[in-house]
Amino acid sequence: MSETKKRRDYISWDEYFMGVADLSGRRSKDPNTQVGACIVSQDNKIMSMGYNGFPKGCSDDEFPWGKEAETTDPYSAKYLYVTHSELNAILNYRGGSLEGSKLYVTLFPCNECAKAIIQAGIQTIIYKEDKYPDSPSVRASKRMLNAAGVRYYQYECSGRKIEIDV
Ligand SMILES: Nc1ccn([C@H]2C[C@H](O)[C@@H](COP(=O)(O)O)O2)c(=O)n1
Ligand SMILES: [Zn+2]
Repeated sequence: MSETKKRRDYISWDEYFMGVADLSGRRSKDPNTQVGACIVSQDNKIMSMGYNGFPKGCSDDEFPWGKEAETTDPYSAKYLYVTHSELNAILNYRGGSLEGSKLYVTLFPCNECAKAIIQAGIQTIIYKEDKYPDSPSVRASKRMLNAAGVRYYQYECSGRKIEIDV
């Protein structure tokens, strides 16, 4: 006989959206840090996604993926060229306004992304990791987010392993 009750072990909204952000980050070619972002409407519809990478036309094979610390030449490190996952998610959105939306992101937003997040009207940030909390970039980001009234909190890892076959 077939089951008539709904299944109980379905994933939560937070697991779903952070899972999508995480999956998006797996498209990143950055050898050191892969970041994924997923923007969600107030009624839990996915509006946009992004990951860190070089802009269109800037080849992943020609532009550098190294860190500045490993070289003294800033032009041969990734930082001047890479677009962050949050900014890509904002720019990938083609539907109009992101006012009141939520951002799921696997790494705490930097100051540049915070500016874009605030100006886009994103209201809430749910982040997974805060890898560089003492960096000027993250400190400035928090200062701006606090001033602008953008709410942020850390994703509570459920510990559930979500496997997908592709
Ligand atoms: N919120 C953030 C912070 C950083 N990124 C990107 C920028 C780089 O590709 C990478 C960080 O590299 P690392 O210094 O850890 O080697 O992550 C981002 O997309 N969003
Ligand atoms: Zn950023």
